[in-house]
Amino acid sequence: MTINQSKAEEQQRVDSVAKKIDKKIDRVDQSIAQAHQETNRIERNYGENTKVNTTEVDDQMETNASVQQQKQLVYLAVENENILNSNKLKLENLQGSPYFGRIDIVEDGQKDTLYIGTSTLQDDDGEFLIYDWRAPISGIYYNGVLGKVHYKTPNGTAEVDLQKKRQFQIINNKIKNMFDTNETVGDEILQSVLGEYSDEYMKNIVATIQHEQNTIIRDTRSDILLVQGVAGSGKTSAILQRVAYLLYHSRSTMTADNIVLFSPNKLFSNYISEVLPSLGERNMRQVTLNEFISLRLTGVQVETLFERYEKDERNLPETTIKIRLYKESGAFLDKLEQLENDNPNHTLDFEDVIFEGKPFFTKEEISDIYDHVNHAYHIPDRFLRTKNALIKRLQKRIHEDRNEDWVQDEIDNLSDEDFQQIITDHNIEESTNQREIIAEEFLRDRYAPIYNALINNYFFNPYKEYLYLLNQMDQTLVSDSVWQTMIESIDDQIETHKLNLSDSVAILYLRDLVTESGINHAIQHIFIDEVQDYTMAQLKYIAHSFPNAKMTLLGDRAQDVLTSSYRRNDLVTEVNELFKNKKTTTITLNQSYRSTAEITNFAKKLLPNGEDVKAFSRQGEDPVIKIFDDDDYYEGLKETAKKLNQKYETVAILTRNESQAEQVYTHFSDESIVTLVDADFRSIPKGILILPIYLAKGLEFDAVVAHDVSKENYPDERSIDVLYTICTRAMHDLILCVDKDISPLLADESSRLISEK
Ligand SMILES: Nc1ncnc2c1ncn2[C@@H]1O[C@H](COP(=O)(O)OP(=O)(O)OP(=O)(O)O)[C@@H](O)[C@H]1O
Repeated sequence: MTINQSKAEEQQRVDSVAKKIDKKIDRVDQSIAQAHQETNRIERNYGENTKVNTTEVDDQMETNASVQQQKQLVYLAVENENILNSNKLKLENLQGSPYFGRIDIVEDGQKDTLYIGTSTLQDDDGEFLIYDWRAPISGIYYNGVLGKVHYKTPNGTAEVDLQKKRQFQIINNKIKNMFDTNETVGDEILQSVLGEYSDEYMKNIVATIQHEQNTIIRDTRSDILLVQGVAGSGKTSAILQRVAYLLYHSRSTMTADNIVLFSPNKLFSNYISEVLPSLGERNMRQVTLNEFISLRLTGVQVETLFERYEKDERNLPETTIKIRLYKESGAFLDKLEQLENDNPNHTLDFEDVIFEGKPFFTKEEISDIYDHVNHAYHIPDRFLRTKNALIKRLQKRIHEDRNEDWVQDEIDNLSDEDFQQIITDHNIEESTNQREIIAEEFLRDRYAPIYNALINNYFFNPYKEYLYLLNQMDQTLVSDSVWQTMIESIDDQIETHKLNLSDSVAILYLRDLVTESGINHAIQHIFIDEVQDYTMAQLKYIAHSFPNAKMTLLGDRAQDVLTSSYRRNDLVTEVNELFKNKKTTTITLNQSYRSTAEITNFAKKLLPNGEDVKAFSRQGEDPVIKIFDDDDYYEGLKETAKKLNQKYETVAILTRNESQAEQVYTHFSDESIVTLVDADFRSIPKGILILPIYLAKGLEFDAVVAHDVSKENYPDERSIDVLYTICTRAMHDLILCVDKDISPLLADESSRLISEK
């Protein structure tokens, strides 16, 4: 059969499947309308006054049985609607491009042809028209070469003969491209996908997942999956398809709420937000490291990674580097823990519990309770016993105070309504001592802030405890006076409710250890993108906070923008050492997909060990170096960006830091197409963008202009990571502008790529 004949047949099939999808969407629309009516009817029945907020249905606890039952009905009706909506979303995702792959197999002598798309589709007879890309059998599409191949089923490994593997590019239900291939998903379709222009949103890559990416996506055995992947190798893509994969395979035990992604910045969250919905899944939770820390240290302003980077650029004395490196190691947290445990006679640093401006429990009283708990117990046990003793004392006070005159007076002064409210709220029955019970409930409400303070462990001062332990450390890193100055400076910061990043993690770890709090058992998977920005102490703390979570850590040691000024150790070695007691798998991705071969080959030459980076065979223009004089630099930069913007919708001018971005912006301020992007931006506008590189981490742009790659701005090898990361953000075009003297980092390239202005 000629390829044209088979293409015609395939097109017929696409047409027929497309019709079935449309029909199914019509049907699901009808069901949604019916279900919605049903939900409304049930909600109306639920009663005038008790109309529930349906999104909170399962949070609410009510004792009243009939209310409970009604709620259950509402919940089920809403649930039903959600399921129908999610089915509709999946069908809509298939519309226009129902599948992208086909495999012909022989299994147990039986021939079968399977089509693979973003979700399963069955016709009315139950026949599979499309297999979900995550189904076990679909794995061979990504992994297998023709011939005998294996795939995992719930009952073990199955063997099939893979006879054909076909890829499609279907747009608006028309087959644009169709190829038979032997090995992994072939280059032709990938070429065409990667040649497209960038979008505000990242796209899913399920049609073209590559072999090693597939290994990451489908790994279910590792506790720690560490990916060292060069720029543009698909790490972020792998995270998102992996989340979709895990959700599919653990449907009954895990939802998107059990997954947390640590993302590099707010822009990134928006950039990736469409991938999972395009695969019929909900987005997982997302948090930046700084949000995570700040949420846990309320009332304290913690320095952000970006703020610190800006400061580090100005000055970083050798002693600061030494201390910081130590504090950011896993060993430092171990040391804090060990010092705490080895000093059983030390009393933790407690705080007065203040109520209405006066101490209710004094620091001395709390310390006394703590000291009387058997010293042989573990610190967290002693802490818990102290806490329980305080709660008991509070209860005793409530019991004793109920007959106090002031309490009786307050009750006498209650309005009838408030009085009645206490009775209903606490279900107090009529009896002889009703008034005493009311008095106790009244006091319980009144003393609620004290109870909260106890429950939330506010009577423990982790900041002072941390300072105490720092004082106990017999360190040899720096002189005693430097160490003392460091302790004093933390003390000063604490006074003003500020903390630097490395201390904040240590304090959190210490607090959570002593109080046994801050642990989230519900999270099953943690993903950390740009893991090279994380310290081992931070990773240790995150692992400690989510004890049931498997971790997928993805990064690139060459894109260490934020800490390269002081960190020397190798990421892969450090992570493996930190998690040496866990089942760790390390995967290396060397193939870069984002940029044209010319850009990737240019960028890799900046790196000391860049030979490993493999460019993808997509051709484009060579990067260009433009040298300007002082006077015409900004004019030249501006013209360069504007010219690129005629060809591409988005052009990014990337700078080393914020102040440079601001400075560039002042030269553009007359232009409406230009946006200065800061850390609070949540989406990427079109036009010319100016932003510091750390905000562009993980993102990509059609064209990038690197600002001022001069000798002054990029003087030596400590700037390599920044420059490499800037260059690798470009998909199709890269221009480096230089003010006067060219950076030595570009020395090898300069003569060939310098353009006459
Ligand atoms: N298998 C693939 N098929 C199609 N496109 C791909 C594939 N793998 C990666 N890409 C594309 O390559 C680009 C880079 O991918 P991604 O952002 O996931 O890489 P990364 O490793 O996270 O990059 P970086 O570390 O530089 O931020 C994206 O446009 C992505 O869609």
